[in-house]
Amino acid sequence: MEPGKSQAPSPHILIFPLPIQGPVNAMLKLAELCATAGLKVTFLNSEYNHSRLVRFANIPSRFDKYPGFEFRTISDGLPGDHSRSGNRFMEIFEAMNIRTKPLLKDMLVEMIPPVDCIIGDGILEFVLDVANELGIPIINCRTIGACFLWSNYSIPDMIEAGELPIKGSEDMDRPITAVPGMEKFLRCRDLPSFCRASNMSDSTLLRYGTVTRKSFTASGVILNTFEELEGPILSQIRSKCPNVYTIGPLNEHFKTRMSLENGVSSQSSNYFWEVDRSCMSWLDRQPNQSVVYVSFGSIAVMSDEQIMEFWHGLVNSKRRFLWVVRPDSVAGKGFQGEDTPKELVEGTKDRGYIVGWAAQEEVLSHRAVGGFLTHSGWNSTMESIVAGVPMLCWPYFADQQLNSRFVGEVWKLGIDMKDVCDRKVVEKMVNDLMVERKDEFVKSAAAMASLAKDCVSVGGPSYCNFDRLIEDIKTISL
Ligand SMILES: O=c1ccn([C@@H]2O[C@H](COP(=O)(O)OP(=O)(O)O[C@H]3OC[C@@H](O)[C@H](O)[C@H]3O)[C@@H](O)[C@H]2O)c(=O)[nH]1
Repeated sequence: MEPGKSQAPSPHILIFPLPIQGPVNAMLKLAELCATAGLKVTFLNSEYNHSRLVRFANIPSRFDKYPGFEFRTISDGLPGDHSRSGNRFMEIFEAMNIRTKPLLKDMLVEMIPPVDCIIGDGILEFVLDVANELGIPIINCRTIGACFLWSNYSIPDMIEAGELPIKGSEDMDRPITAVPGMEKFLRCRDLPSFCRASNMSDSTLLRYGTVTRKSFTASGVILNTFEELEGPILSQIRSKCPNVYTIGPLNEHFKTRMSLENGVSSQSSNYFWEVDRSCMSWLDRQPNQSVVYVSFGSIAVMSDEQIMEFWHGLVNSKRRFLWVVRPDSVAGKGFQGEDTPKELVEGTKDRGYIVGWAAQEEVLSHRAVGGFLTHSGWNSTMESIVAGVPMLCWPYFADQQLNSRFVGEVWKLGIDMKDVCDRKVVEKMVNDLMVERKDEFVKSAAAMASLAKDCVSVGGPSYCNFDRLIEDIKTISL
C-alpha cells in the first residue's frame, strides 16, 4: 500500500439469486467466496426462504466472521402458503416482476453504504432493469449450464427456422439444427420442457429467449460450469457475450478456497429442509459403490403412479438404494400408506433407506454410493460430476431435459431415461448403471471428476476466472 494513499474501501456488492434451493445454494457459496476475497457482501433472500435458512442452515451466524456481511430479505410476491414447487413454480416470475421489482428499487436507493455492484440471477430480468435505471454496474450469474443458456439464446432462431413448435409426441425425435454446437445430437425431446409449448406466443418460452439475450448486456456473466465440460458451447456464448466467468464446479471451488483460507476443507450447506443424517450411518454399513442415491431436487412433484413405478423398479433391481422423498414432493395420497404393497415394504427394509432430505454433497462423496438416479437439475449434475458418480437421468422440467442429453450423449457419464416412467425400464437401467455398464461409466466419470478438480485448483481456469471477477468488481466499483 503506497504511503499516504488511503486504502480504497472494499466494494459493496449485492447478490440476489432466484429464490429457490438450487440457485440459493450456489450463489451463497459464491457470496462466501467474495467475502473471503475481501468484498463487503449483502445477500438478498426472499422472506419465505430466509426463515428456512435460519432454521436449517445456521444462517446468519455462520457468516458473522466476514466483516460487513449481511442478509437482507425481500418479498417474492407470493402468499406464504404458496407451494413454490411443481407446476405452480413458474408463478414466481410474474409475482416477482410485479411486486419484488419496486421493493428492490426502494431498497437499493436507501441502502447505506450504497451498492457498488450487483450480482443478479440472470433469469430475473427486473434486477437488470433496476440496476440500469439506478446506474449500478451489474454482473449476471446463472446457476444453470452453458448448454441450457445457449439453447435459450437460440429460441428465436429455432422459431424462425420453423423448428418450433414441436408437433406432438410423434415429432419428439425430430433433430434440431438451429442451435449452433448441438446439431449432431439435439432432438425436440431434449429441448427445455417449455419448448414443448404448442403455441409460439407462450409467455414462458418467449421470456426465456428474450431474458437470456438481454442478460448478455450486463458487464459479464458468471457460470457455475467449467471449460473442460462445456468448452464448445462456451465459445458459442462468448461470440455473443465476450465476458464470461466460468468458476465451476462451485461446490468444489468453495472447498478448495476454504481449505486454503482455513486449512480445513469445509462444505457450505444451505438447506431449505431439515437434513436427516441417519442415512450416513446406514451408508457406512453398505459395501463400496453398492448404493443408488435417488433424488429429484427441490421443486419436482410426482404423482402416486410415478412414485410407484420408481419404487417397484428400485426394489426389483435388487440394488441397494437411498431415496430422498421431500415432504412436499408427492402430489397424491402420499407415500408409504398402509396399502403399500408388501414386496415394496420388504424390499425397502432389506436394501433401501428413505429420508425427507439428505446432505446430498456428502452422500455423493460417500464410498458406498455407486450411482445417482437424478432429475438432472444443474447443481445435482455438477455435484455428481465432481464426486465421479455416474447418473441415471429422469428429467422433470426446465433445463433438465437438455442436461440429461448432455450427460448421456455428449459426456457419456450415464444414461438418459427421459420421458419414460416404467418399473421394468427403471429396473433394467438401474442394473445397467450399477452392473452391466458400470466399468465404462465409472471410468468416464472418474476422468471428468479429475478435470473438474483441476479446473478449481490453484491456477486452474475456474480459479483464475474467479480472481479476475474480483479484480473486475474492484475496478467497476471505483
Ligand atoms: O436431499 C437433498 C436433495 C437436494 N439437495 C441439494 O439441493 C440442490 C438441488 O438443486 P438442483 O439444481 O439439482 O435442482 P433443483 O430442481 O432444486 O433446482 C432448480 O434450479 C436449478 C436448475 O438447474 C434446476 O433444473 C431447477 O429445478 C442441490 O444443490 C442439492 O445438493 C440437498 O442438499 N439434499
